[in-house]
Amino acid sequence: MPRLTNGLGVQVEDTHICVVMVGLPARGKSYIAQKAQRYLQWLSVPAATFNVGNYRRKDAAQPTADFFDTNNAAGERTRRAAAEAAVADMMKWFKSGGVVGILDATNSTKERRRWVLETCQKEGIETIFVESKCDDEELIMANIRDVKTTSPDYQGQDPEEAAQDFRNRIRNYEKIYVSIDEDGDESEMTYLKMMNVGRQVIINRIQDYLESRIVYYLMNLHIRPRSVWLSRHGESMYNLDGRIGGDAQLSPRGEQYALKLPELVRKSVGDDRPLTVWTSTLKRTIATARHLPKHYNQLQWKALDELDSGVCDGMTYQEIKDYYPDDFRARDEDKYNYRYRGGESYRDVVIRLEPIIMELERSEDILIVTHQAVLRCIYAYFMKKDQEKSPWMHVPLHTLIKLTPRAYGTEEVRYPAGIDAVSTWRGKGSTAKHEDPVPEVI
Ligand SMILES: O=P(O)(O)OC[C@H]1O[C@@](CO)(OP(=O)(O)O)[C@@H](O)[C@@H]1O
Repeated sequence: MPRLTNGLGVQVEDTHICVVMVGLPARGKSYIAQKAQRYLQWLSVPAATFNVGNYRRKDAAQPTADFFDTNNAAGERTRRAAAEAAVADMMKWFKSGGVVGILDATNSTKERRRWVLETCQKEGIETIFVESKCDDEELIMANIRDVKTTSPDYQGQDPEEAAQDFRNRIRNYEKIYVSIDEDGDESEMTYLKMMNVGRQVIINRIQDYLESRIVYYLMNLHIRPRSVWLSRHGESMYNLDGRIGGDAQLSPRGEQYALKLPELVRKSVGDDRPLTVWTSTLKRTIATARHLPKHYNQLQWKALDELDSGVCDGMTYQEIKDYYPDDFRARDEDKYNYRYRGGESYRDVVIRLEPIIMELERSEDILIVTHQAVLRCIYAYFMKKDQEKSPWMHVPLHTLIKLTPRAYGTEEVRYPAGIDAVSTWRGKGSTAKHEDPVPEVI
C-alpha cells in the first residue's frame, strides 16, 4: 500500500491522536472540536468527533439539570457509560485507519482525564488535552443562547426554561470541575489551555509535527464576529475563448464588473468596516480589485494563483481532449486528485492554501478576489464540501459571495452583479466552450 501523505506533508498512517476536550458547558468546546475536525478533513487527515452527549442521549430520556448533579448516582453512572461507549467507538475507528479522534465532553475531573489518558496509552494513542476556559460573561451567554436553541436536549422546550436549566447544569459541573493542573500530577500531559478562545494560550509538551499543527491551528482561532467575502475575477479574454490558465486581461464585461465591485462590497460590508483585500498575482484578479477604495489594505498572494494546468495551460477543453485524451479521461474520473502534466491537482492547491486558511482564521474581515479552482477549495473549507464534489461546484463569474462563520456552521449570502458573463463551468465529459451548469450542483 502506498504510504499515506496528506496536506500537512507528513506521513500519518502510524499516527493516532486523541484530542480530549476539557471545560465547562458553554465554553465553545464543540465549536473548537468541529473547526479542528473540518480543518484536518480538508487536509485529507482522517478525523472524527465523538460527542459523549450524543451517546448519553441514545440511552437516556431528556435530562434535567438534576441529572448532572454529582450526588445523583444514577446520572453519574449513565454519564460514565456514555463516555466509555464513545471512547470504545473511537478506538474501533482508530483501528480502521482513523488518525485524529476528538473526544467532545467536559472531561472536567482529573479522574476522568486520567482514565482517558491511560485507555489511550494502552492502545499506543497519543493524547492532547484541549481545555477551553472562559470568564467573559458575554461569550458564555452567547454560547448558552446558541446551545439552548440548537441542543437536542432542549428541543420543543420554552427557551427561558431551557436557559435556566442549562445554567443549573453548568452550576453542577462547576462543583466538580478542576482545570488542568499545570504544576501537579497533570504537568506531564500534552495540553493546550485556551482562555476566551484565542486571547491567551498555554501549551505544554507538544510531541510531534501533527500535534504541533493541530495546536497551531487552534491557537489561531478566534470568535470575534467577522465575514469572508469571495469573488472570482471579472470575465477574462481567456474565459471568452474557453481557454484555461494563462494570464489574460479582463474582457469588456470583466472591466464592468471591476467597476461595479466597489458598490457590491459597500452594500454588503457597509462603509465603516475596515476591509483587507487579497488577490492572486495574476493580472485578472489585480485588475478586478483596482477600483476598490484606496484605504482598503491590498495584498497579493502567489498562493491564490489559479490551479496550474501545466502543459495544458492556454488550451481549450476540446484541445486537451484532442492532444491528451487519457489525461482528459483521468481528470473526469478523479478530478480532485488528477494532476496536470507539469502542473497541479486540486489536492495540491489545497496544500498550498493551508497558510491562507491559517491567516484567514487569525484575521477579521477579508475580501478574496481569486480564481475558479482556488475559490472552490476555500469555499469547500468553510462550507464542508467533500472532495468528490468540490471540484465540480458551480461558482459563477460576476458574483460576490459573503460567508459568515457561526457557532454551528457558516452562513452564505450571494450578491450577483447583474452583469452577463460566460459560464466557465464544465460537466463531466463535456468539451463545450460555455456550458450551462446543471442546477443541483449550485
Ligand atoms: O478545474 P476546472 O473546472 O477545469 O476549472 C479551473 C479552471 O477555471 C478557469 C476558467 O476556466 O479559471 P479562471 O477563472 O482563473 O479563468 C481556468 O483557468 C482553470 O483552469
